[in-house]
Amino acid sequence: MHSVTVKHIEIHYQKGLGLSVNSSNSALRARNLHFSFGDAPALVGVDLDLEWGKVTAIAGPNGAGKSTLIEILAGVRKAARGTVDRKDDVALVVQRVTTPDALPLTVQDVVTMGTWGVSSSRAPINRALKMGAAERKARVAEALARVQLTDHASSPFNALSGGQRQRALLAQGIARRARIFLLDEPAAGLDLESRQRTRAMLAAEAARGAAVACVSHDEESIEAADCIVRLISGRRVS
Ligand SMILES: Nc1ncnc2c1ncn2[C@@H]1O[C@H](COP(=O)(O)OP(=O)(O)OP(=O)(O)O)[C@@H](O)[C@H]1O
Repeated sequence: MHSVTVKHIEIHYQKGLGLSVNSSNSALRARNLHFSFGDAPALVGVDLDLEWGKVTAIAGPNGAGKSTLIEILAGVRKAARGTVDRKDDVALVVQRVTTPDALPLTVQDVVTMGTWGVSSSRAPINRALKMGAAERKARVAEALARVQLTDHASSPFNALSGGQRQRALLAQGIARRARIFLLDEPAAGLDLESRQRTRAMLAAEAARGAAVACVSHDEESIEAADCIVRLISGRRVS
């Protein structure tokens, strides 16, 4: 079978079956991604689709290119070659975030930033978020509740544990109504309970229809995902 992609419509030519037209279900579609740090290749020809309503685990040994891939999918790093087609706003949850001591932000402040709108010229969809104070407050309260941080709303962001910070950033995306969540989970520093909580929350966002990709290091999280992307030395092996 040959397939030709025209924007988001895939036209499949099947022997004996004539022509069938399917609209693509991918929330994000990456093709032939290449990236190098100097002469050292970090990604080599990676293809990947993230589906609405599914959690995709991105797995592989240290240095396999997982973080680099997540950054390129989110648009904060540009691939040397290849394309990324995103159908909605992306919420990126990076490893180990802190806020400057000179700018003490509460958890609520960090989540509220999600309602400020997307102004980056690199953002795929520049969706201005115009809303009144009441809606802003309601969205932040709802997002905090969904990640079980309501009781920490007034705490300094930097006083949270690593897992709680991840969840606060997740809440920032929820407040923004992002529908694609990309999470780069650190290899070390998160306890099992924290990982399980975050995993349950990502699964809940997928159940609401979001597309989720998560760098995962433990086999339990990897096996629990709907789809698995495995990288070795920058190449996708499964
Ligand atoms: N800023 C950088 N400068 C030079 N090389 C880098 C840089 N960041 C990553 N690399 C290299 O690129 C490759 C891919 O790194 P990346 O962080 O994407 O891997 P990873 O799979 O996320 O690893 P880990 O599981 O250890 O977080 C590795 O060989 C790494 O050493």
